[in-house]
Amino acid sequence: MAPSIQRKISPLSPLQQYAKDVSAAADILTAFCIEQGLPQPSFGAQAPSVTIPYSAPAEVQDARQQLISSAADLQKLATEPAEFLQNQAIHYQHLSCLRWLVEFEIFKHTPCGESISYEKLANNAKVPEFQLRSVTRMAMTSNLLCEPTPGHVSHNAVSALFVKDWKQLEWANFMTTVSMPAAAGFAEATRRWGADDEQNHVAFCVGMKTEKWPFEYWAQSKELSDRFARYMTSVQSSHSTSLEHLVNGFDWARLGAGVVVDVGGSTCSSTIALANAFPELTLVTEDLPDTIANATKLLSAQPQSISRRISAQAYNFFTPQPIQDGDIYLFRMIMHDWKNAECVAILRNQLKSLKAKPSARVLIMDTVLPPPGSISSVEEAILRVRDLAMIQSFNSTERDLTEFEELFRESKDEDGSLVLQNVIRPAGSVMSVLEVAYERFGECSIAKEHASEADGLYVNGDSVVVNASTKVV
Ligand SMILES: C[S@@+](CC[C@H](N)C(=O)[O-])C[C@H]1O[C@@H](n2cnc3c(N)ncnc32)[C@H](O)[C@@H]1O
Repeated sequence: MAPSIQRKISPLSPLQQYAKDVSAAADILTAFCIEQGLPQPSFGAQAPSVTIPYSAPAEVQDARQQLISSAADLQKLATEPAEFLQNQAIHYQHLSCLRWLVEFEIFKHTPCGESISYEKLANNAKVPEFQLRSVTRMAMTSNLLCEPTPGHVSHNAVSALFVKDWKQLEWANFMTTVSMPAAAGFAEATRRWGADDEQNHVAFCVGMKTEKWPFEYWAQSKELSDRFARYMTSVQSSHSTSLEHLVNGFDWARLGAGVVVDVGGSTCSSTIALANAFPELTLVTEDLPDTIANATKLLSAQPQSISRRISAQAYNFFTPQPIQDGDIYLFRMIMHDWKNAECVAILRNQLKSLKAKPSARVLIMDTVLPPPGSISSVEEAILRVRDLAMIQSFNSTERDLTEFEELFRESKDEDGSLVLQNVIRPAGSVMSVLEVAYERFGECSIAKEHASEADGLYVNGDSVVVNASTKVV
């Protein structure tokens, strides 16, 4: 066979296929930006913090995800196995540079809209100039800060965010002073304690050099509990954990003038977001007393139209739920903090309320881990970061759907148990919303009725919806 014909019928090489996918996705994004009059994505200092809006049509969002994932795979494929470790060194140095830049407030000392010499910046920040130069130039290779003229530093779009948005800086600070040391202490924690049940036998304690387990650690003083609350607020500023996914991830309108109880709701961010979106709802935030004291203060700063519909009350979820007329008992980012036995105890404490009002539901919003390799490696890695963070802080893990269902089956009493009815992962969210009902033994499962209507995975708008008989998210 002539080589030219052979080439025509040969499948593309993996390198070519990934490159083709990248190119096709880049075409879609470029055309979208032209059509909408948006700037093209660029490394320019004036680039917006979000170029392709999260509200863009699903095919545009998909193209962006496809581009990120194919470009990452392409890079991995082109990198030789022998170069693997060399690249790992880049990762830890990028993070240590971020730590250094935050520690010495380099972002704040760098003026916005103009450049500054290394000498002046070093003087202002009171750091050795040669260290500043090395750290900054390394950070620039991760797209943080830039050097528009030799010897002068300036903000780029990424570093400018750390000045414009306190939440980004707070998150960077927490990541590099708490999450990073905890991750670094993981091997030592496993060597010392294995899967020991003690709450303070976790990597967090090794990394933070403390004998107090995380919640005890953050509750030690007002300063620390404020810091943790600020961190939670910062994390929620990321689109992937945005409260917008809570608002869009469930049919709240069907509750009408219903009552939503946000259990472990911290300082009312979720109830405030829901109160804004659904003016008929009445909401209660429950949490431990110190957090509720903070929540009450923050609530009083809300407009009356919101604050009058939200109450904050102290409740320990290891005791029976005191509210009996709730329509929804929401647990957002709670279950992943706890091992199965504790989750079962928390859920059992809600059963009396669910039995008192059979239409009431438990709503769990947490990461649902995908089967390995079933989604792009970049998306999967983002979910697995959350899984590891849970092990390192609480010796708990994120769960896959089978593990959640196991939890619900175990959360039973003498009359019935919890049954998963629906799972929705709103587009762009790292968490799914699981709707769970109490079902008396022998009763026909509503979940099974749903299963016959839509057998398996289907798409609801931009979100992946899975009925209870399906194991894919
Ligand atoms: C990871 S935060 C999640 C906060 C909130 N649900 C959200 O989505 O941002 C966990 C929350 O659980 C609360 N918590 C921990 N132990 C608790 C307990 N025994 N009873 C009630 N709340 C508790 C913490 O104070 C904290 O606000």
